[in-house]
Amino acid sequence: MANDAAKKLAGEHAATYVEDGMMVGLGTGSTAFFAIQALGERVANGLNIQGVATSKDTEVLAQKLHIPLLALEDVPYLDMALDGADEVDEQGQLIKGGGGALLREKLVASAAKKFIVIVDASKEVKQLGAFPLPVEIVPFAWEKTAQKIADLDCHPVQRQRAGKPFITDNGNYIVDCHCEKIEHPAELHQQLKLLTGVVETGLFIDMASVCVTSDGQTTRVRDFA
Ligand SMILES: O=C(CO)[C@H](O)[C@H](O)COP(=O)(O)O
Repeated sequence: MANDAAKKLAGEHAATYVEDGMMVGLGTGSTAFFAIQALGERVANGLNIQGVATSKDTEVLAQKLHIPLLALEDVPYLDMALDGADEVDEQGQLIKGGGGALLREKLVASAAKKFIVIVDASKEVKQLGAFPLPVEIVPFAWEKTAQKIADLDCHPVQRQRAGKPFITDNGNYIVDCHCEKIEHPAELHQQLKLLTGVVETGLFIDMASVCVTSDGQTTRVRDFA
């Protein structure tokens, strides 16, 4: 993959923020993968951390790397969470959920004192919305919920995998909303959240503390806290 070098560099840089004794949220996706792998190497060399996984896939990866895992409900807070994103704008607002893990990712990031976002340079945008916004909805009467989302001019398309509805780790569906341009991300998030049937949106508003971006050669750190 063309962006793998950038994802690796950003992921490895993000992993250096983690200190001994921390409880760390472990993100989902191909960029978070590199951060988790770097953490696994540090754990093998004696780093003492405990992780909270944001998806079943990440749980399997962390177990393979011998990173001790906790359940989110068993910790009062997390020191830090590391995760990728699908888009990051200039204010640090995010679209997430391309991998379908947005609900757990948001729960984990909300519990963290510091949320480190890790992206390759292609994810930096002036305005959110070119990437279809994932919205997690309950399967019951999902078409009704999708219609209400469509009424907000959000153009939802049910996510499919192998010709069947994609099912999240929480047993829900995802609709990907082809907004093209999201002028007011916070307002859109609120409007969507008010719809019965919507579980969570992939808009992560005012959550990122730091964004680590790489183009494969260099790394840029932006502070949003
Ligand atoms: O939100 C996510 C998963 O739900 C991912 O963080 C996001 O889709 C970015 O993934 P990748 O690093 O593979 O491009």
